[in-house]
Amino acid sequence: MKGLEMTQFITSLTSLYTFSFSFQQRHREINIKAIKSDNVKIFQRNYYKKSENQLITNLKKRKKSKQMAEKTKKSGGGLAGIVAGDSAISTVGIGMGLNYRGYDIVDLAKNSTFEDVAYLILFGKLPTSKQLEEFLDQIVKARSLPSQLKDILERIPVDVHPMDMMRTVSSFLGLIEPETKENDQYKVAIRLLGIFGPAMAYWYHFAHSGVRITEQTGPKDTIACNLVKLLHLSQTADPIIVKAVDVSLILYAEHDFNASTFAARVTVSTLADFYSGITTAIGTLRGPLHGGANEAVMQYLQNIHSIEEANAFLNESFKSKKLIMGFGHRVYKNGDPRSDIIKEYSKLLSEKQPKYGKKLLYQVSEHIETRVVNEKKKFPNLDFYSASTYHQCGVPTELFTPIFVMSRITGWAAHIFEQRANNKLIRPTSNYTGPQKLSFVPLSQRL
Ligand SMILES: CC(=O)SCCNC(=O)CCNC(=O)[C@H](O)C(C)(C)COP(=O)(O)OP(=O)(O)OC[C@H]1O[C@@H](n2cnc3c(N)ncnc32)[C@H](O)[C@@H]1OP(=O)(O)O
Ligand SMILES: O=C([O-])CC(=O)C(=O)O
Repeated sequence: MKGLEMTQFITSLTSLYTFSFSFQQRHREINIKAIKSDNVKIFQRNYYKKSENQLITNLKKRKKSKQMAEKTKKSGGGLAGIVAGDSAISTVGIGMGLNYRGYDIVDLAKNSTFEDVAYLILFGKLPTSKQLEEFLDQIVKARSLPSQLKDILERIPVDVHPMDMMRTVSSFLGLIEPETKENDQYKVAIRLLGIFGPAMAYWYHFAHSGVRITEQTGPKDTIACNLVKLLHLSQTADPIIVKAVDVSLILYAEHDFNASTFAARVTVSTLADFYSGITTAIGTLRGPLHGGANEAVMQYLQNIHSIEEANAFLNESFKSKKLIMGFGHRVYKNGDPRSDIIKEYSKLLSEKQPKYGKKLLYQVSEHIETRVVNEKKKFPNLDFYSASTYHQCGVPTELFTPIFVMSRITGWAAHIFEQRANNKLIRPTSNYTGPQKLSFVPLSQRL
């Protein structure tokens, strides 16, 4: 190639390269733009999709709460049938029966003790024998009544309802032994588990006869045994009575989102302290539609002295559509699985307990059960046969519901732990049914 041709060749090569470079550059820019605009599109698409999803979710939520409001309305209110949250503590499950942490209540009542079950409910698994022994030691220590609490108990009059005294015990202990980092929720739970029985017995005996009891009985006495000895002011306790009380404590220990437990969860969901949760729960348990029913059952049973009187009571109740305490249940519409278990003990005591056993009381109870089931299709709940069981254990009627507290402290505590472990403020919404758009009336113009 000649010099000129060479120069032309290099020039055209250069321009080709420049063209190709600028083409590639341009192409890259176009690509970047395309990618950018694609991203924008993707972003926009995702954004709209997200807001669309959000909208759908919100609409679904709104539809669900509307359905729930309608369901609540249809079911007659009271949040009947409404699932209010998750819990791994017990099932009052339709079709699954009642179980605590996966163990059937029938097996627990047959093979366990209340301390065993309390440990299971509080800590999620059955204890080893060493753990159970240590747990009982802690409970025995927790029985000791501080002098300030004794002072308070001595000032509570004899004619108050013992549930108000129990509520005060929880509240007052919260003053003198508050929940702190050191005195944590587990320690407080065990303290209350240990102290409720002795505090109740201390108040009861002092208020009725001025006797100051010693809260400790034996160093290995279970809660049931300690309670029976304290109530009867005796060094010994009938094993049948102790067993009946022990089984009743197992049956009363836990029952998912019942009113008192739910109340405790609501209270601690505001980050309130443990004692506030328990004090709330005791107040909620007190009413006769819930825990107070065991006492209410005994109040009518004690006025019935024959099958004829039982019939007269039932005829009158059916006629006037009166609630028959100890029957019906929010969840169990075909029978409470705990009722058959406690009924066995009521029967056993009526046959075998020489001092407190009453054959007629059991017969009358069974007669009432048969008629209410056959004629009203309402089944006995745990409170119905607990009444005749406690009565035949020599427990004063007004202490029936406080004994429920001694047991349910385990369920309440476990629910407080569970609520706190994954807390969210419990605050539902109401369906507003009041007046709207009223014009304000100044005070001077109001009629
Ligand atoms: C450990 C515990 O807390 S267990 C419960 C202890 N409570 C009692 O024993 C109190 C007596 N029982 C009752 O009041 C109720 O059965 C409750 C509160 C336990 C459950 O209430 P709900 O679920 O609202 O009852 P449910 O919807 O099944 O009632 C349907 C109907 O049966 C009636 N009914 C329910 N229980 C009874 C009863 N024990 N005696 C007479 N009628 C009853 C209701 O009044 C209602 O009648 P209505 O339709 O004419 O208004
Ligand atoms: O679950 C309920 O509503 C009441 C009850 O039986 C319990 O608390 O033991």
